[in-house]
Amino acid sequence: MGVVNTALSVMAYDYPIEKLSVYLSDDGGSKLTLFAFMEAARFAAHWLPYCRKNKVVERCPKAHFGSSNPSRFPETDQIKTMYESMRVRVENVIKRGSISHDYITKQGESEALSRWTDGFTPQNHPPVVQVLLENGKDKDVTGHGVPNLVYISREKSTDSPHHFKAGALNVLLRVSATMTNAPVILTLDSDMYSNDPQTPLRALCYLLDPSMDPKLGYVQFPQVFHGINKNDIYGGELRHVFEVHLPGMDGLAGPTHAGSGGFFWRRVFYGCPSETPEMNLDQRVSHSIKSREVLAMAHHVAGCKYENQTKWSRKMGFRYGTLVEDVYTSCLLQGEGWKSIYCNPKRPAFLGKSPINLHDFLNQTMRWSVGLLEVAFSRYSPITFGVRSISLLSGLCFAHYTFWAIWAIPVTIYAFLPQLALLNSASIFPKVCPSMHPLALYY
Ligand SMILES: O=c1ccn([C@@H]2O[C@H](COP(=O)(O)OP(=O)(O)O[C@H]3O[C@H](CO)[C@@H](O)[C@H](O)[C@H]3O)[C@@H](O)[C@H]2O)c(=O)[nH]1
Ligand SMILES: [Mn+2]
Repeated sequence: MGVVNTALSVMAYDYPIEKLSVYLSDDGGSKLTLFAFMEAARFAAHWLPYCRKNKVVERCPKAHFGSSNPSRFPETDQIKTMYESMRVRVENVIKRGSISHDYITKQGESEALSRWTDGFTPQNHPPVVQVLLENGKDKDVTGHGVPNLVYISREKSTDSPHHFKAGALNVLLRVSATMTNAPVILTLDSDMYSNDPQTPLRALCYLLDPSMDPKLGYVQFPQVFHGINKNDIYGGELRHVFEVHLPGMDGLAGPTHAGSGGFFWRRVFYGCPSETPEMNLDQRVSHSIKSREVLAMAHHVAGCKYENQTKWSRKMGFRYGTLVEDVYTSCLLQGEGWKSIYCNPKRPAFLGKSPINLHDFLNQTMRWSVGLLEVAFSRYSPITFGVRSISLLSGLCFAHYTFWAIWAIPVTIYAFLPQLALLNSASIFPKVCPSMHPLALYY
């Protein structure tokens, strides 16, 4: 249900509905996720007008109904009942692992779910692109339009590398280009949701400001986490990153992308600022996104062999070769001349989850450490390539991240050595004599 809430929170943005499209990438390739999104599409027809009419601030249904100080409007109980029955249906299906026939109400739905044949596994399956809501055709319960909602499960094959999240993001970039090709893209993780319906307008204030540097490529919002342990013993809030490092980088060429909460000009993924023409803001794809040719093209670009012998990942899209595609890609984008801006409004734009138990924390730390070291020792290491292509200071900022894992060595020594020295009555620091005052101050 988490990702359903993520999608609903951004579908309900205060933004012209005909310009808004939500693309969901399901790397697990599960028909249960598609089913959850069929339910979400039905619920959106009630949820979007409810939010619009009542100017709801919390547009993530779970946060809205679960708030300790919930706002109440005449329809609140009715919408809450609908949300709860959707939740129960989705959770029942997940518990059972199969979708009972009573839950399928539309003809197209069983057809879409029939794509999960016997040989369909998360590691080996054809691409699935399913349009769940189409702007201009589907309407909410008040007759008002709805944003496009598209489910994508890219093709997977055991003999083609999938490149983790970067691979998924590149498929999203291409499928959205064939269907709607909007000039601005927001990346959002499935464990985050929008906490402020005005966020796109905030980002556009920067992206469309004519006084801004034309090389401005993206606006990054911080990740703010909710539901963290009271004392945050694992440091999951990452305050040093979002309150110190990123504002600091903002004074240079701009912050790194944080994987989620970044509004990008689509053109940054097609080359350096001088190579890519300004986006035509009125650019629209004229065909229906459900038309046979558009769907055929969307399936084609979601194929796992599509990128072979193309510039994808080398010159285009998110870059492969590391588990931390966000730091790597943004370092290379800045190397191409793109700039970024940090936007940290008082009301967090996005709220997300961070590990709250040792197992998840170690898992994430391991993944980040390996990913960052992959960048640190790559051909495009910020310490060699970054300092030359961006600037000395920006390169060092990226290097600070990429060598992050190595900090574990001095920190561990510092955690144990003084105590061991005390227990053994050994002295580890030199005795201070008057001539060593500056050194003593340093210690
Ligand atoms: O093979 C993969 C792996 C992950 N994801 C998605 O990537 C997102 C982030 O994954 P998560 O498990 O939440 O990882 P975190 O460690 O919490 O992610 C942080 O670190 C990642 C690597 O730097 C960034 O991409 C994320 O945005 C950032 O929140 C989720 O939406 C996943 O669905 C994929 O689509 N395919
Ligand atoms: Mn996460």
